[in-house]
Amino acid sequence: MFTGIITAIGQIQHVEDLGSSQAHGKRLSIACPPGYLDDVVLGDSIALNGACMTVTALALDAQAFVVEVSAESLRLTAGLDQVGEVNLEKALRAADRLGGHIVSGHVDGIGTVSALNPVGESHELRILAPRQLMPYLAVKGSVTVQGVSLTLNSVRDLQEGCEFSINLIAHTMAHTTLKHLRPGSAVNLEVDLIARYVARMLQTGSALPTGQPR
Ligand SMILES: Cc1cc2nc3c(=O)[nH]c(=O)nc-3n(C[C@H](O)[C@H](O)[C@H](O)CO)c2cc1C
Ligand SMILES: Nc1c(NC[C@H](O)[C@H](O)[C@H](O)CO)[nH]c(=O)[nH]c1=O
Repeated sequence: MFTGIITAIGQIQHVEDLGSSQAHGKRLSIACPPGYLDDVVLGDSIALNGACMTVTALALDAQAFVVEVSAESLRLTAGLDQVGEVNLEKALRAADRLGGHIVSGHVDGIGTVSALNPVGESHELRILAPRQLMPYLAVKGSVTVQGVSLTLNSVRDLQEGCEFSINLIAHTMAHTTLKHLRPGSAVNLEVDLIARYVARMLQTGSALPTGQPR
């Protein structure tokens, strides 16, 4: 589990095919700031732009780690097949502060940036999400964009999807890769876990566990 508070920016330095066909995934090597990997061991979970990955190797100088991204994960995510900066978050410890919201590290869909404009000392980020995520996006609810926990300020249901806006403060711009977004950029989205369960209960018409008297 994660919380969507990005603690470092890494750099995907090498992308290597795991096999010769599209059915195979990729091996990525990610360079990290000094000290970031000091408490990381093989098998740990680290989210890359919101997608949870398993550490399969650590560099001898403890400045880089390796993950293997399956073809399925590549199909369901954006940007994990190319070199460049990535938002990093290590999995939560039980005693950690839950500064953002509860995040699983499973990317639910890929959105497209429609605008990123300065507004006062902040920026307004607008994203078009796929239609299937519409029920889970609500004003003042939570969403992760590239692994960053954010609050929705507006939501518009459109024919082509669900467009939502976010107010990005200067701190978030400075400490995440969101500053690199442009209209047309593809972004990993994870919807709120609570919204997912509420939608499921409404869909099945049941809010009570099986066997409980109504
Ligand atoms: C704890 C955990 C570890 C994961 N490790 C990997 C991994 O090493 N490689 C991978 O391709 N997908 C992995 N996934 C799945 C990946 O995050 C998922 O396919 C994308 O987020 C798309 O939903 C993992 C997911 C979780 C929850
Ligand atoms: N909820 C919003 C945040 N939250 C803080 C970021 O998640 C955090 O700054 C980032 O993960 C780096 O550690 N930031 C915003 O700009 N807008 C929000 O609505």
